[in-house]
Amino acid sequence: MGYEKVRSVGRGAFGDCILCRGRNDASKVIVKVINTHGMSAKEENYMQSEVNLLKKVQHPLIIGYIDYFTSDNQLAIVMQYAEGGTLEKLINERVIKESNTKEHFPEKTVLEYFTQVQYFLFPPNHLNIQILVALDHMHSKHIVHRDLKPQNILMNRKRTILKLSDFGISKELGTKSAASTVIGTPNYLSPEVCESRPYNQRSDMWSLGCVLFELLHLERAFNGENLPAIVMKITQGKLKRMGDHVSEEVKIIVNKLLQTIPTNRPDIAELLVNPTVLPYLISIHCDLGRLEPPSNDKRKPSASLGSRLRTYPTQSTLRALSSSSIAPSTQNMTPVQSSLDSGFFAAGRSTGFNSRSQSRVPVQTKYEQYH
Ligand SMILES: Nc1ncnc2c1ncn2[C@@H]1O[C@H](COP(=O)(O)OP(=O)(O)OP(=O)(O)O)[C@@H](O)[C@H]1O
Repeated sequence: MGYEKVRSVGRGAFGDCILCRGRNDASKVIVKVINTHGMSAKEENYMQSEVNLLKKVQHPLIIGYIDYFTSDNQLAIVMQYAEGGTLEKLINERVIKESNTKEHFPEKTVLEYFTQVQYFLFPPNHLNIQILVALDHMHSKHIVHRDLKPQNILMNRKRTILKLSDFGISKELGTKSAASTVIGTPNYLSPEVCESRPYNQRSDMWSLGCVLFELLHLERAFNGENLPAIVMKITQGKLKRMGDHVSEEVKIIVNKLLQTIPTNRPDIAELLVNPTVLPYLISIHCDLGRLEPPSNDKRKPSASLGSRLRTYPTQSTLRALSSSSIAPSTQNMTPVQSSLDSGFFAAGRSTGFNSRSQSRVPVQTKYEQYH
């Protein structure tokens, strides 16, 4: 393998994440080493074909897969390095432990992050044909992320851009690998997933609500001493009281996302045209076109991606979105001045594992068949 180990940056349910440097060009990448012991040859091949597919997904808001290698009972996936660490670490840093005080993010920053999370979970179909093909393929195989949590949301060095990791493989790992008996964080699971009921995109909306709550309050929406206590709170929808620093509009969004009955939650189309959220979405459309490709991306940059994004008319986006019956008038809306910028993954350091208590639950309960 053309990489040498720099240091370990974290450990997940499926294996270790190691920061490596290219032997020839010193570019930094993350190598995620997954134990495939217990997988059949067919399952291993399937995993590899999924990684091959994910290599083709190029999106400024999704951690790109670069390559993979196999050796005895191990699959090593090489992916882009997110130098800013995880969103979880960023949240933890705002909690001043000594004085037990919290330095809340400005609501504008929260909404910027939140809109990025929505955007990469449900990218508008017209954005990039290459992604469209890959995502369509993934969705047709019923592979969606479904493990949204601050640990899976990584950041660039300047911590202005969020990137979703673990897209696609988590479901396969969750059901197929020997690691499926290993554990994951239950706090972001929807009531239906906790109760092993059918799972759909509205369950991702729940997790999105948990992330939004946590960004606003710097604490988890549903927490408890142990697993049963957490699950009880989730299934009963016992949400903590929201702080006075949160605006009424944003409180309404959080409450809608965290409805225990899935059909009572907004779907993504509804959320994206919410008058509080829409201006941030417009900014993302404008800003993504200005992003540079990651410097450590070994793949050939898609020549057309940048130009397509740059020239994409925001008005068509608005037209597409406003076809929804609840679309608000966009005439008086201006894009929010955004802090998105380039400087992707250029230097800096990554994080280790999070400092807060990790309540863990068997992974297979997290991954239900997508309906
Ligand atoms: N691309 C990356 N760039 C920088 N750090 C990363 C990257 N991928 C993972 N890490 C670090 O490694 C840690 C472990 O990541 P991993 O994806 O294996 O597990 P997880 O998402 O934290 O948990 P789980 O396995 O339960 O989903 C992360 O919390 C993060 O700190």
